[in-house]
Amino acid sequence: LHFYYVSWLKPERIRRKLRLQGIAGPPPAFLHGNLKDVKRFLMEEKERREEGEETIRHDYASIIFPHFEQWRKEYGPIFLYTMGNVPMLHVSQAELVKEMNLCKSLDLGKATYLKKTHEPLFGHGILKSNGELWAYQRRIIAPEFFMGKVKGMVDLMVDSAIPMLETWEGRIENGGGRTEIKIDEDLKTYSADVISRASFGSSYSKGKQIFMKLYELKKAVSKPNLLVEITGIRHIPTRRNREVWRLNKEIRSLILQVVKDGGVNEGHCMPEKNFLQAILHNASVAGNGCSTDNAEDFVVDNCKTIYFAGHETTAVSTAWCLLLLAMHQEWQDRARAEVSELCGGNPPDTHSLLKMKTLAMVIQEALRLYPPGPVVAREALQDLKLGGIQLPKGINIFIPVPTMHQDPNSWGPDAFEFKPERFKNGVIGACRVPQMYMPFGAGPRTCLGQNFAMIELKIVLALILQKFRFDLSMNYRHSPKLRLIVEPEFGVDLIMTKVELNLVD
Ligand code: HEM
Repeated sequence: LHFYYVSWLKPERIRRKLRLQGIAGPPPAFLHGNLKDVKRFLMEEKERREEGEETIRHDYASIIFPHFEQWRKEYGPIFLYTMGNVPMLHVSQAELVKEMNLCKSLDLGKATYLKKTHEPLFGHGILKSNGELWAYQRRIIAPEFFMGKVKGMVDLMVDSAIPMLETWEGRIENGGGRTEIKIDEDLKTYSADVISRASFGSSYSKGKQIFMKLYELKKAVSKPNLLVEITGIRHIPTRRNREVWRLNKEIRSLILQVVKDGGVNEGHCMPEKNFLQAILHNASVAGNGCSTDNAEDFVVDNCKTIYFAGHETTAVSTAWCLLLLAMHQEWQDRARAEVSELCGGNPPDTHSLLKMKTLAMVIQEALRLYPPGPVVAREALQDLKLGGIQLPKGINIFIPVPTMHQDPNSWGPDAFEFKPERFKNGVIGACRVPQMYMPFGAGPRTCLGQNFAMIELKIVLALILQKFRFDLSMNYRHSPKLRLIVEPEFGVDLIMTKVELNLVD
C-alpha cells in the first residue's frame, strides 16, 4: 500500500489539483511517469542531428530539452509532466517566471527529491538546504562574496592563470608560432586553483589535495545509482557506496585539519583570512548555538558546496565565451582593443576590470546563449499561490533557462544570434521582462558567487586576449551536453597564435 501511495496516489493527488485549474500535460504512466517519452524525444533528436548537417546552432534548448519544445507546442508555456513519481510543473511564461523571481517566501525551496542523490556531494550546505537552515547559512556566507571582498581576490586570480598561459605560450612556440589547443581541462584546472586559493588561503596546496579528492568523489557519485535510489539501499556497503563513504571521510578530516592548523604561509597572493576561516568566524559571531559537530558540518558541507558550485560553472562559461569570440572575430578584436587600452601590457586590476564594458557585454551574451545551469528548479514546500496558480505542496517547478533566454517575444527576432551589443544598456535594455535573464538563478536563491564569477571570467578572458589570438578549429564538434551543467561535449578546440606575432605581421 505504501508503495502504491508513493508511486502513484501521492503524485496523482498533486496533479489533480493542478488539472482542476486547467493545467494540462502529457499523460503519465505508472512508475515512470513521462520518463519513456523523454528518452524517446532525446533519442529522436540525437538521430536527427547525426543525420543532419553539422552546423553551429545556438538554440541549445532544442538539443537538451526536445521534449519540452514539443510539449510547449501541444500544451502551452505552463504544463504538467512527471519524472518517475515526481510531478513537475514546467513554467516558461514570462509573467509567471517574473512572479517566481520576485517571490521571497521560504515555502518555495530547493527540490527535495534530489536531496538523497546529492547529499554525498553537498551535505546540508547552502546550495541544497531549505527554510531557516538555508537562511542562516546565507546570512553567514553572503558577506564573504560582497564586491568589496571579491576585489581583494583579483591578484590571486591573476596569479592562478600564469601556469596555464605559460603552458599555452610554450605550446605555440613548439608548434612554430601556431598550435591547436583543447582548452577545457586547462580552464578547469585554473578555476579549481582560484577556488582553492580563495577557500584555503595559505594552506592552498593542502586545499588542492582536498579538491582532487572532491573530484574523485564526484566521479564516484555519478556512477549509475537508479536502483539505489528506488530501493533505498544506499546505506548498504556496495562497492560504490564504500568508495563514496571512504572519500567523504578523508575529505572531512583533511578540511578540518586545514581549518584547525590555520595554515603555513606557502605562497603569495593570498587573502588575509581565507574563506573557510571567515565563514567560521561569522558563524561564531552570529551564534545560533552551533555545537562543535554543527560547526564542523557547516564548514565541511559548505567547502564542498563552494567547490562544486563555483569551479566547473566558471570554467565552462569561460569555454563558451572563448568559443563565441573565436566564431566572432570582430568582437574578439573589440574586446582585445578594450583590454589593451585599459591595461596596456599589465595584468588587469580592480579599476580596469570595472571599466571593461565590452568584455562584460560579451560575457552576458555568452551566459544568455549558453547558461551552464539549464534550469531553475524549485519545490513548493507548502501550499502557496503564485501568479494566480494555487501550487500544491510537493509540486516541483521547472523553469527552462535557455528557453527563457531565447524567447523572441522578449529578446527580439535576433534572440538566437550572438549580439553582445543588446546588453549596452544592461539587462533592462536587452529584455522586455528582465527577470527572464537568469544565468545565475532567480530570487533569494540567486548565485552567491556571481560577483566572484564575473570578476574571474573577466580576468581570465582579459589575460587570454592580451596574449593570444584564436580561431575555431575544424575539429570542433558542436554538441552542448547536459552533465551536471551544460558543457561542450567534445570540448572546445582553438587554433592559437601569439598576439605579438600578428601585430608584427
Ligand atoms: C559563471 C559561473 C557561475 C554560474 C553560471 C552559476 C550559477 C548558479 C546557479 C544557476 C545557481 C542556482 C540559483 C537558483 O537556484 O536560483 C547558483 C547557486 C549558487 N552558486 Fe553559483 N554560479 C557560478 C559561479 C559560482 C561561484 C564562482 C561560486 C562560489 C565561489 C558560486 C556559489 C554558489 C552558491 C553558494 C550557490 C547557492 C546559493 C543559495 O542557494 O543560496 N557560484 N549558481
